[in-house]
Amino acid sequence: MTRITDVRLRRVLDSRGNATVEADVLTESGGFGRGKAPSGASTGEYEAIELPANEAIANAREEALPRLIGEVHAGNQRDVDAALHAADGTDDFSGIGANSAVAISMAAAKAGADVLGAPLYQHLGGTFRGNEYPTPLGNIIGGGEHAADATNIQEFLAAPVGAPSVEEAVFANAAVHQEVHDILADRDLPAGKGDEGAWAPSVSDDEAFEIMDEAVETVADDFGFAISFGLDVAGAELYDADEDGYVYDDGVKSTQEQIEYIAGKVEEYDLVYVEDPLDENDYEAFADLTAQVGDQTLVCGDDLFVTNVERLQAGINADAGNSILIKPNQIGTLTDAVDAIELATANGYESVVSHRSGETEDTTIAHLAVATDAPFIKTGAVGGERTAKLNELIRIEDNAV
Ligand SMILES: O=C(O)[C@@H](CO)OP(=O)(O)O
Ligand SMILES: [Mg+2]
Repeated sequence: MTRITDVRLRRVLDSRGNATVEADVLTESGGFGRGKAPSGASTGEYEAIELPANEAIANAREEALPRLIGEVHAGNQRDVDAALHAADGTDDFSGIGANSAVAISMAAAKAGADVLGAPLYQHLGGTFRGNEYPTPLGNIIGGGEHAADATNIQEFLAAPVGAPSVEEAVFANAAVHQEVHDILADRDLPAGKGDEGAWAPSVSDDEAFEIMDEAVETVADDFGFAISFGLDVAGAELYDADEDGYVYDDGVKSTQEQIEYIAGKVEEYDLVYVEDPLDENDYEAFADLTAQVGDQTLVCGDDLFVTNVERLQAGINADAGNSILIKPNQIGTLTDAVDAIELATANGYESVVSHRSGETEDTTIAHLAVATDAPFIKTGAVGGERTAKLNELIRIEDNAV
């Protein structure tokens, strides 16, 4: 029933206005699924390779389609993704492009769910999964590679940890976003938005910490539940090997100083989440910081692990971090992403399913987070391509998908 009968690929726009890959998968019994690849700006050195959309489409048409059409069942995700790997023939998807691979992988999953008549999260997670909902981490203030002339730290993320439902959590994050707008206006600080819809004011990181702290407290009082916050430092973007340190507007921090700086902020602001606090090659520094603050906060590897089981295993062996960011396009297929989540879970690491800074209206990651019982999802706070996922989570919780 789910045998693939056609795969159609096209170029569509992403949220930055760049071309990305959209895939349609059709099956024998009329099943249909559509997936779109997101795209990163602060990409990790070890990520799977995204090709220019045209090239990725041409290569996938030539290499992948003959291995999929008539050959593989969309309902069997591992077969679909194995065919994509075989068609690619490299270990980083530089053959057909991780953008073609992930779009097809997600489209096939949706086609499989369509034939079954089941919601995608249930198809991916099985009938016994999907009763836990992730807490959304909402990007409120940001800079780094996502906005010019703003904070050095890439993302200040609201974390409504006390919310009684996904719906309340999503609205709380939007309220924090609005509250920060009001605080900025009171301080006469004009601010545009960065790539993910976070405010990108020209303030120091210290001022951003203060503003976040004030905003989450105000909204927590209004909503009546706890709201904390966290960071994506995107440490690899700050680290400069020539300087042998982390380059901030106000000076360079050595690795040891960076560890102390982040540990200090975890204490001062009770941060519940710190992503990529250190460089993507420095397992040892991750391990040092995790030993210091790992019992009070999630120390999450994004560019460090790149959703890759080998890099995660190296982290587990070194006690580096206690959490992994999961981005399907970083590794190329849903199978690889789920393998990373399962390895993480088996070793006591928490999974945080994530969007990219360049996004589309695709909602697969909302389903993946619910399917795998991920405790957190990072998918912005406002903006159409972000609310696509947040609203889908509300629908999943409401049994309306
Ligand atoms: O660093 C990150 O975690 C992501 C998403 O927020 O950014 P990008 O997609 O640019 O890598
Ligand atoms: Mg990151």
